[in-house]
Amino acid sequence: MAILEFMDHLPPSASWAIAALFLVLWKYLSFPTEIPVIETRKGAEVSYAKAKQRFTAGGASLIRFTEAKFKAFFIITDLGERLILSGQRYAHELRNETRLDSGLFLEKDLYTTLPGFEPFSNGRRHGRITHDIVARLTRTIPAVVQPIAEEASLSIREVWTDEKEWHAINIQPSLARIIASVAGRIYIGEELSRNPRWLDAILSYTGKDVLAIYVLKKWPEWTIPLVHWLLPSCRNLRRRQQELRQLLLPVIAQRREQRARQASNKEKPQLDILDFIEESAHRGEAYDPVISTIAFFFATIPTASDLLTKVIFDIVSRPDLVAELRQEVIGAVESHGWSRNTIHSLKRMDSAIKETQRLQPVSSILMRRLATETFALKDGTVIPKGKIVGVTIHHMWDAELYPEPKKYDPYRFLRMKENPGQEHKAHAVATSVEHMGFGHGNAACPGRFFAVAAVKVILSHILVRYEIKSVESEMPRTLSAGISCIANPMAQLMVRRREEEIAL
Ligand code: HEM
Repeated sequence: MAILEFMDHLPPSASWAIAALFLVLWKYLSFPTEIPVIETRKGAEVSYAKAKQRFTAGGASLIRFTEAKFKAFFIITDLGERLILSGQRYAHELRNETRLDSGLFLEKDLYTTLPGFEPFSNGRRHGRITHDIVARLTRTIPAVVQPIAEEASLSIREVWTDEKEWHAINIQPSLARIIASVAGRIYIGEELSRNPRWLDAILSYTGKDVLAIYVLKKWPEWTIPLVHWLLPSCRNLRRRQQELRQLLLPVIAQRREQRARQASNKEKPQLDILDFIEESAHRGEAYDPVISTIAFFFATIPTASDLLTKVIFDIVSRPDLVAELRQEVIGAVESHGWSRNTIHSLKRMDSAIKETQRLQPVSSILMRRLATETFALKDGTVIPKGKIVGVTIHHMWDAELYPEPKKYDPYRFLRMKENPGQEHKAHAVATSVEHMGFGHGNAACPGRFFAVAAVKVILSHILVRYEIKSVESEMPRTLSAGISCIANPMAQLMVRRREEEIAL
């Protein structure tokens, strides 16, 4: 206030000079000079509104182009400011950096402290608890392959039908529905996971309702604590969460009674996510079982349906590949039924999944974290406290790492498994600097083991039970927005039921 009064008494030219000095100082203080700042505003644009729109349309190429010049740079993306670091140079160094926090990144980026938005934290608001729970989920995989297969079989039949004539389906939403059922069976039990009201609500919440985040992004940060109460998309999100709460709470209450009974009868039931959340939380941290449960669906449905859609689009126009993958499934199921060994035996499929993820990861910036303190990297690059850091994945398309990098080569990773020293990196669930499809380091996706197992079982059913082909007037298979690249929910494929060689 005093400064403004003081400036009132200065001649206009002096006021302008002081204002300009403040601007320069602000820029200097908020971005350390070592790291270049890429200006995305054009001409006389004062705000970043138009620059953000341009970033949504062409941000991924801009980042790639800029990375060729600078290994670290600040840029305003459609989702806000980011400190972009070149993956090839920094991913290894940053992988276990404790001064970079993925939970705080989600809190800032996905508004996970606002009511309605909490589950977008991937469960990270409970810190390591999430990792403990997902680790327990991973340990149950051998026991749940059979239930995954049963649920996949049921839900695929429901969604893709037994129709023997060719018919068009919207592939991504149909797979999201199948994954919601499969994950639901394993996470919360079949009673609720087959309830159509639950399915509709969880698919909306993790699908179209999420767009509330992008609506909020258009508002200046300081207005968000108020506008989120008023915007229809945010109100809808809160309502949907309430609906999910009403459906989940009775199941949680029933579950508590059931487990108490089973404990007194010394029974050992197959535990699920509801049990794991309950047990982890009893170790001390305050928690909301509904938000934690929904968080697991949010982490699973959009991501796994996106990956599976991209895989199917990649294989559909290659009949030989489809036939080979189908044969692999038949051989594996004949030998092992539905078991952990079946999942391990699907080596060609494993390679094809990894190749799709190499070419079409969910985002071209991963390892997104918020710096909790200012610190310097080995080469002296200073990461300032409070900034959001993201690491590029463009080296996954680099000829030095992958010959003919743009080519979809489904058996690339199968061959890599034969190279001594490389085999551990070649599995779909492996993370490395060279393949960051599931992120890399201490905050890499802990759910990848379950996700890959579920994707393999669902794809196996699809291959053996259906023929698939492209539609005539094809839509773009993916949609790009800024740094994200997702399967187009409007894109279609033709499917028809075939006579399966083996009962699944
Ligand atoms: C195909 C399916 C999936 C894909 C493609 C995927 C992808 C990812 C990626 C790329 C990250 C790291 C983000 C970054 O580095 O910026 C991540 C983090 C995470 N994922 Fe997944 N995910 C999948 C399935 C799952 C499932 C099934 C679960 C849980 C059951 C899960 C739980 C998580 C959690 C909790 C994190 C945050 C880890 C942390 O911040 O410490 N994900 N996921």
